[in-house]
Amino acid sequence: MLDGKTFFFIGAGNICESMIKGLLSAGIVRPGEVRVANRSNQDRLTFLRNYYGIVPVQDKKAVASQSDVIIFAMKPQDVFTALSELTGSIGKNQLIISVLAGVPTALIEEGLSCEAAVVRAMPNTSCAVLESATGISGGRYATPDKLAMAEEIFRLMGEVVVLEENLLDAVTGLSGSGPAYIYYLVEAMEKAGEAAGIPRELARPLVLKTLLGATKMLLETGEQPEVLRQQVTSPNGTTMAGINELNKGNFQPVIRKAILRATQRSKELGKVIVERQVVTSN
Ligand SMILES: NC(=O)C1=CN([C@@H]2O[C@H](COP(=O)(O)OP(=O)(O)OC[C@H]3O[C@@H](n4cnc5c(N)ncnc54)[C@H](O)[C@@H]3O)[C@@H](O)[C@H]2O)C=CC1
Ligand SMILES: O=C(O)[C@@H]1CCC=N1
Repeated sequence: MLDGKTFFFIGAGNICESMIKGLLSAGIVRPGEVRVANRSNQDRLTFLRNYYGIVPVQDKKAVASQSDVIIFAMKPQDVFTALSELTGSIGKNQLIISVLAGVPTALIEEGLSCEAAVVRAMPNTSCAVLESATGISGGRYATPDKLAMAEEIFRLMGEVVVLEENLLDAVTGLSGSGPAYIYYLVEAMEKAGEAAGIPRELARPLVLKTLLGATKMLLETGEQPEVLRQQVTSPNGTTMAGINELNKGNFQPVIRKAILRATQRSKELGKVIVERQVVTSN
């Protein structure tokens, strides 16, 4: 389905690079089949060309009209400029993937005004190591084959779930932003290890292996996290003492608040963008 397909990234930032790494390491595309445009930072394009062999793009319209998969990877607030730059250059036979937080497919469909097959996706930067958690949802004109193509692209870069678009803000808050929560936890555990006397260079492998081991236990045993947690928690032992401190700090309510707030932020981003579209179209 993807053999020989050409990819055009509009936006050359963090998620773009993560996806380029993933696409290339999964063998989905060859470097010469990956085109990338940026707003103005040409040094960034030069770096991506020199490091990955991708093709930097200046003429977005021309390249968009010739690309099979066009990936919107700019910030949500920059979507209007990108849409205006592409007017008239995209047709129904192309797949448009938008990874923009909060931005509804309907807005992109209206901006392209060609019944474009738009799939909204929320991956994360773990695309780079083919371990992304991605949610996707097809827009009004996304035919089953186009949705299947988007699903295959993200399945080759990790786990993908197809769901209703109204859940993508929650996916953004949960797994789109999710890696950052984990990195934040690792930072805290390493610092705590240091406070307990473990040098940082030794704390790092201990923390990462603990994380990886717990993930593999969840994946390979199929047990509920509560069950696995109880297996670690000896009565009146060290783990219970630690969990009690986490409970004093409202650990689970705070995690819930963080994910629901990030979800709300995604909704806010989308609302602002849609309101701008209404204003500019009147
Ligand atoms: N960073 C992440 O982990 C994830 C980000 N996203 C979404 O991806 C989008 C980009 O996020 P990041 O990569 O983190 O941002 P970033 O700021 O690193 O990259 C955005 C890039 O888009 C470029 N750009 C802006 N307007 C443009 C235009 N009209 N034409 C071409 N390029 C243009 C900017 O110059 C910049 O290089 C956002 O909408 C974000 O919500 C989605 C999933 C994960
Ligand atoms: O922080 C953000 O807005 C983007 C969307 C999901 C991850 N990063």
